[in-house]
Amino acid sequence: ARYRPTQEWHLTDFDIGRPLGKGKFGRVYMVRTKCEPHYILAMKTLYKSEIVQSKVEKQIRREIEIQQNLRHPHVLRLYGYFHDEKRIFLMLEFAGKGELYKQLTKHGCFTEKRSSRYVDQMADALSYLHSKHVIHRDIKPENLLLGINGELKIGDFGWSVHAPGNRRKTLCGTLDYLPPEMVEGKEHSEKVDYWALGVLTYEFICGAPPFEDLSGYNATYKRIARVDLKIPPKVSPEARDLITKLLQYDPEKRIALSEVRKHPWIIKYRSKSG
Ligand SMILES: COc1ccc(C(=O)Nc2ccccc2)cc1NC(=O)CCSCc1cnc2[nH]ccc2c1
Repeated sequence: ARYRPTQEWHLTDFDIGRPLGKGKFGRVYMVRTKCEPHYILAMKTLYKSEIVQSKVEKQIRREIEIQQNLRHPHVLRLYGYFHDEKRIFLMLEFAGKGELYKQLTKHGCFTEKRSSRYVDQMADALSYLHSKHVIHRDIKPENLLLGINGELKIGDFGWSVHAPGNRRKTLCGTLDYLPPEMVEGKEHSEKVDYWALGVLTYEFICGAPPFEDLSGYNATYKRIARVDLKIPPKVSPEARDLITKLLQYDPEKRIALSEVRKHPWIIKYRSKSG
């Protein structure tokens, strides 16, 4: 049976805490329910005026529909939403250890053990999303959060679509994570997330994405289209093997997520507590 919120929420139900960040469409605050039990949430405020202007109201309705049915330990929850005359409020799970990219920036890069555990959790989350015919399409450190026990949570869904999609993604953001078939504007499938997982694995270990070319957009474009992959010697043979199997030009040749989770580099570091 569909989960039906037992009550309609309003802004007056919450104490507003510290700001958590500014998204493309609005602000996010840490909030707490006024009544017992005190739930801590992240409240994202979207301005209707901006949503209408950027013609994303259909997208956000579809997103909310999709996301209210998603439940997975490594996928940030959307508990519900409500609106007033000017704004839409998304009630999101609060990730206690914040944004993963801030940790990556602080440490420069992660150990192979930490990287391996994140990749395992990502593969688990992506398998779940794909089983619901959701392609994320925007896997990158900036969209990942960390729960209170350091567990990874895919945090943002600004661009997820129902498979198969080939709606042109406005290439406003970085190219670094896009696979050849997307930079070439071809039809793409959930295999785009396999490629992005390969880019993410490389970036966790090396501290920068594999096809980054600071001389600009076109240089990165060329390196992706040619799969111009140079893996530094510091990367272990097992990690190198997995990265190479994910960063395959032909989407059909990319290693399946179920195989990723059985790969020696993942098994080697899986926490004893399962
Ligand atoms: C399920 O998640 C989401 C679902 C939908 C949308 C969204 O905006 N959709 C959209 C908007 C407009 C047009 C079309 C679509 C965003 C998110 N998620 C986030 O925005 C993550 C960061 S906010 C949460 C959060 C939690 N925990 C933290 N801990 C520290 C910071 C922090 C920040």
